Amino acid sequence: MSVTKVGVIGASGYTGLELLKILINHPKFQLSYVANSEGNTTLSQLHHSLNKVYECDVLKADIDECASSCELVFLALPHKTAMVYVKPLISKGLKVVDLSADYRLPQDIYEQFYCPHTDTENLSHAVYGLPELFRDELRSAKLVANPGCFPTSAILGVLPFMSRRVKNTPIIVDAKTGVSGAGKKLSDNTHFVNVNDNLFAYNPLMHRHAPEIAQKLGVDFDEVHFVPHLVPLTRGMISSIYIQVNSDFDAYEVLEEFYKEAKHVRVCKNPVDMKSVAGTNFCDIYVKRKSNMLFISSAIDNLMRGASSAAVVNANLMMGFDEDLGIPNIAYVP
Ligand SMILES: NC(=O)C1=CN([C@@H]2O[C@H](COP(=O)(O)OP(=O)(O)OC[C@H]3O[C@@H](n4cnc5c(N)ncnc54)[C@H](OP(=O)(O)O)[C@@H]3O)[C@@H](O)[C@H]2O)C=CC1
Ligand SMILES: CC(=O)N[C@@H](CCC(=O)OP(=O)(O)O)C(=O)O
Repeated sequence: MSVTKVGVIGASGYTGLELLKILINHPKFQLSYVANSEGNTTLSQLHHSLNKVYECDVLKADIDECASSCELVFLALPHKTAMVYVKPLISKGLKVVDLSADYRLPQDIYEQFYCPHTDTENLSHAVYGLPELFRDELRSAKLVANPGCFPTSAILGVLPFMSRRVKNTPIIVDAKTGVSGAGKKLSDNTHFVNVNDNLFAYNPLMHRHAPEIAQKLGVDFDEVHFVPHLVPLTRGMISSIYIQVNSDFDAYEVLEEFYKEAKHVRVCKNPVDMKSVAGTNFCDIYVKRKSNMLFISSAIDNLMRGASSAAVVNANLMMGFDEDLGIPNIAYVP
């Protein structure tokens, strides 16, 4: 059986580790290049959890070595760093799935919320990696901009109801995330003592994921009111979404009809929870209507559907494989 050689740059990070775990077991992707910023180590030294599971060298990231070792590469790198790698990798003919925010937004919006963009050429053809919106485009993409975790949970929740929403009314997204969403670097907010037994909002209404949600839903930034909260959990994310709708309809039926073919969205009859999606690519969605107010609850694993398993689904589509191939679907329950 022919295999596709793939690489992971950013293998020492949280999403990098999740990518490795999926790729080690993937039937058609062969892990052929594994790198971080310093290299000079092995996988088992880097991630003790992979000891006696899979071993390989971890190299200092290098464009030429990466290009000669694989056909497709996953970049699990910080914003701004990712585009420094994308530019030469694409010019050497590699396919790239970028987990950062560098290719998710038009240049003007990106520069308003992040930093100056240094690779506008590739920005123009990058495809936003949400199959529920762009499945056909993803099949022929050379560069995929993997969505942010909060936008994934919010967009999948709201999308089925966009045609029934009262125009120009607020889309309120009240979201909770586990701490792994912040990556492995230390910060005051993610310090154990600040997170443990605690709960707080951060960047209310001005978080960089608000424009991503607005742009992909095709609404104005001012219509999206997004407030993320940090909760004392390692992984998981729930978005509680409130929108006003105008016509009389059965919200559950709308959701079921919209996602009847979706492999990685589950429509739920009871309010969703984080644990039931932990370690999987599922997005679980619940909806409840009271008069013209709709409450939508959408749960994902931030490291999986919000990052790494979504990235492998996108790579499957780019390579013409079944999008479900090698994707974990049994949650870490209990
Ligand atoms: N965590 C999450 O839930 C989600 C994260 N993302 C995005 O995915 C990307 C990765 O996130 P995450 O895994 O959490 O981040 P981490 O901070 O956990 O890991 C970052 C990785 O990038 C590597 N790295 C940093 N700079 C360089 C460089 N110049 N050259 C090579 N490697 C470098 C680090 O290597 P080293 O160890 O050597 O420093 C490390 O492996 C980010 O853009 C993030 O925003 C997207 C959705 C969800
Ligand atoms: C807890 C926490 O800090 N979460 C991150 C979001 C997760 C993420 O990394 O998303 P991007 O891919 O867009 O960077 C944040 O709020 O910025």
